[in-house]
Amino acid sequence: MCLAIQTQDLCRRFGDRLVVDQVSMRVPRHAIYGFLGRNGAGKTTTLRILLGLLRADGGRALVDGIDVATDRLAAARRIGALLEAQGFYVNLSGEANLDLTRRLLGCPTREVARVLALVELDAHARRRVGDYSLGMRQRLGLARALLGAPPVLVLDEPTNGLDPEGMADMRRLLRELPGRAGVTVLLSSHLLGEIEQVATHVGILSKGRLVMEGELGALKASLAADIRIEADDLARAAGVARTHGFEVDTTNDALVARLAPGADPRPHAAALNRALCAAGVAVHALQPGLPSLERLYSAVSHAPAAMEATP
Ligand SMILES: Nc1ncnc2c1ncn2[C@@H]1O[C@H](COP(=O)(O)OP(=O)(O)OP(=O)(O)O)[C@@H](O)[C@H]1O
Repeated sequence: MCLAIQTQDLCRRFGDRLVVDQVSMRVPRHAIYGFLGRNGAGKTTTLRILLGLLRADGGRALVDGIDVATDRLAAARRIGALLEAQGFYVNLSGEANLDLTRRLLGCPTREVARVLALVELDAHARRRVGDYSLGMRQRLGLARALLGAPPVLVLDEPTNGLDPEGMADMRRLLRELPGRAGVTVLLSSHLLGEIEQVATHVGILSKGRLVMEGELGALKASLAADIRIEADDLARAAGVARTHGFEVDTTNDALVARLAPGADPRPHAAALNRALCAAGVAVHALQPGLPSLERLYSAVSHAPAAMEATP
């Protein structure tokens, strides 16, 4: 199967620092792939290599099956990007701004209307970009990335700085893009909650290395749920939980009962609650914790980032 994006042992140095270290990523077609990592983990560098803006020092990067190093222009035609700097002419309309890029790309005139409709800006096409909200500008950036119908989109922090409503709009648009525009989306972000709501797949970079990758649902299913208990006497509560076959950890203010991967925490929480109450423990709170992207992320990215590890 031809992947939308594939890298093999991709490496990039800055001076003697290896900031992308043998990264082999696989982004299936029509995925929304959340690309995660701490500041300095190497995400932007990887994206810039994929976009043909930076040369790799080793390995390969393929976009829609095309090698970025050996066929840069053909690869560039298959990938659209929304990066941090938008660079719109604020005195021109959204439509006029898009038309400038359309001409550079040599696309037909109707492309502008197509992408404006995809990001739901058609009603505001003739307004000055200077009068757009930040959310509308981000959507215009997304429209520009969609010009020429590239099969792959790379978006760097697309919800950065947006208000909750703008974030919700962008999330919805992103979720719908693979179905409506037939694209694959590579989404770089620090916001785990945002990624969790839109991504079908994730890849996590730590110190330049890809430390986890896969389908988000399957990765989360591999994690165990737990139950967090607050009670008047944690030592006694721990004893009761152990007697009932739970493995427990105690923190300063709570007890955490660990469950086997795949176990539904709800019946276990009910059983534990009954046992604690029967033993006379006063339970103040009992909270089942479901596997989350945040827990996946913290399981693999505790190590300090490359930048911080280098003197
Ligand atoms: N042009 C450059 N010259 C030297 N070092 C660079 C250059 N670009 C990036 N770096 C360094 O490479 C490392 C990885 O940077 P990169 O921007 O790829 O990380 P990132 O994961 O995108 O971080 P952030 O989330 O903060 O954008 C950092 O230590 C950064 O300082």
